[in-house]
Amino acid sequence: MTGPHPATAATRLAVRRVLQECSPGDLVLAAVSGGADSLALAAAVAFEAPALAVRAGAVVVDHGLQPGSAAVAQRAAGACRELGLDPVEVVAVAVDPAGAGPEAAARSARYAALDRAAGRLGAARVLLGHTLDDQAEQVLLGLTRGAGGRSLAGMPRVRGLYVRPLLGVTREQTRASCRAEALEWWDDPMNEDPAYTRVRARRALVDLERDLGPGVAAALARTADHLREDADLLDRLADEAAAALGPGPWEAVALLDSPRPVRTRVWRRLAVAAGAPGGQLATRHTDACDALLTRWHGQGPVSLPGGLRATRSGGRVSIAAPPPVE
Ligand SMILES: Nc1ncnc2c1ncn2[C@@H]1O[C@H](COP(=O)(O)OP(=O)(O)OP(=O)(O)O)[C@@H](O)[C@H]1O
Repeated sequence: MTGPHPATAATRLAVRRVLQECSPGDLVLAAVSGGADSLALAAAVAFEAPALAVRAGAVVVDHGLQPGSAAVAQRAAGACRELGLDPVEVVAVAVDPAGAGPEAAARSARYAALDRAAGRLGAARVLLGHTLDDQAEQVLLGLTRGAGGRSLAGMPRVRGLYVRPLLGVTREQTRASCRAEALEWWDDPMNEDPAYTRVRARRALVDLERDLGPGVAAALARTADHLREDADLLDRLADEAAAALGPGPWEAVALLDSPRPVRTRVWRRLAVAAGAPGGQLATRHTDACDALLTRWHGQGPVSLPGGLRATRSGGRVSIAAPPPVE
């Protein structure tokens, strides 16, 4: 008897490692879009869960962004049911494209829907199908933003309920696994639309692999693993330093006690605690705040997102909204 296709074996092994961390009777949900990655994930979950007495289901989110999206969602759900997953739910969401853009709006609607489904069904884990290639693209985008170590640390394997078992499995492998298991996946046309930064990063990575040699994607994904440990340590030190500072204003010398990689993170924490939206705080903001300590020459306040200002007065710095104009 022959064993499974090597790509299927790799996918199943990656999933087994996650399921082994669950207790018998736990419910694990695969988040399935119908694409090759999440379908291969669903198949591996369906295969591995029974031996570990873990219950396995799936949630398909219908973003309603394209004509026919409901049919795509139903087809993905049908495939999950055929694999033996139970429960399988399709959840329709309303995506508000105003503001952060359609990609970000779809993502936040999706995670909100997955959160609700997990709560309603009492799931212990929600598994996402991000692959090594997704991780490499994330790192490449982080590099092009020049936003520092945390942005190069990529996606974490575990965050709260969410687990990404396939970060060590390539997109080529998930496709090979689907083909070997005769699973028909759906290719999202948005994944080919160069209007999206993510799609352009994917193409750039193909060029890099061709020009610099194979293994670039794997190296970028490895970079994320290394840097995540470093970033986690610095974040922990910054949490401690910010907690020790207490409420502002703060003595400049107290902030200068921390080395710069910790200090810029402390600035971020102080700004967020004062009400700055974290997603809008960029390196240039924290750098400008830090200059109030390291290159102090009487400069004016630093404008921060959320209508805040970081100010130095004498030996002390503070972050607050400017006083209303009379
Ligand atoms: N419509 C959907 N329904 C359920 N799960 C989905 C859906 N779309 C994506 N997912 C989950 O998210 C994973 C990543 O999908 P994709 O790469 O398309 O999203 P992304 O927007 O890049 O990811 P992220 O949400 O982390 O930013 C999929 O493998 C799947 O597990």
